[in-house]
Amino acid sequence: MYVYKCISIYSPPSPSLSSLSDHHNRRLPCVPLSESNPVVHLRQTRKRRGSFVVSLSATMSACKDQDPRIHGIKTKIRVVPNFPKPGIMFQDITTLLLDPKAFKDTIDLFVERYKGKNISVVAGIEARGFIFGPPIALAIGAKFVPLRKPRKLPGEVISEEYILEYGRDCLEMHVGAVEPGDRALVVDDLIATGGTLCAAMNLLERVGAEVVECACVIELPDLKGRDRLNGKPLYILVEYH
Ligand SMILES: O=P(O)(O)OC[C@H]1O[C@H](OP(=O)(O)OP(=O)(O)O)[C@H](O)[C@@H]1O
Ligand SMILES: Nc1ncnc2[nH]cnc12
Repeated sequence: MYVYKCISIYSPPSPSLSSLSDHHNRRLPCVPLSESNPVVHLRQTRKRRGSFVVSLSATMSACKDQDPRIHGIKTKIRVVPNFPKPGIMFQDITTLLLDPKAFKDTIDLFVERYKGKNISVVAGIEARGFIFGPPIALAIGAKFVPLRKPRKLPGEVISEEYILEYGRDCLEMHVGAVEPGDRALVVDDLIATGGTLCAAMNLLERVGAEVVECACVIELPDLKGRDRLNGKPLYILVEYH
């Protein structure tokens, strides 16, 4: 498994302390920006809603056998502080999509892992799982099934609620799209607390599919989302601490 380690730091106006939160406003550990942490280089690129968009170029503590494509992927993911709410460090994959090589490398890495594994369905989670899931499904010869937010699918659905830090959300899947015995891969852009992937796996297992693995481009390991996957394997390309 290729795991890419990186330290992501947002330096607020005071450069002495750095703060990091996830999308749902959960605070991640602070990392001091100092001489003793020389691997992090911050570059202020432009102002946005009273905060700074910071281009993060962190030296990677990469595994020796890491695939060289991972580095290119990592550098194309933009981190946007304070989006969509103050304190959130948003991992923006739209900048990865602007680079055809990095986008293709991302898809290729997943395809190389799942080709020949007899996966019959790729389940993509709204919204960003719809970007990565379909090309993987086409390349490995599997059907693609969208798992959508409530009231978006026109046919009969089954639903699975899940808990976010502030409130609840829900995923739905068309009845009949996945059948007993299907071997499923769940695809999303990012795992934070793991609630979304957990709900997706529940939907698939309720209709008798076997979830083979979950695959995400990015993991926020400090939020321990893996612990909510009931031991199901998770494959990721890039970690943000
Ligand atoms: O591991 P979790 O804590 O459940 O969070 C991960 C989810 O959060 C993001 O989606 P979001 O909820 O922002 O929905 P969106 O893609 O429709 O904007 C992301 O794309 C994952 O689906
Ligand atoms: N920090 C983050 N960036 C993008 N999507 C997210 N989903 C949950 N946390 C997120």
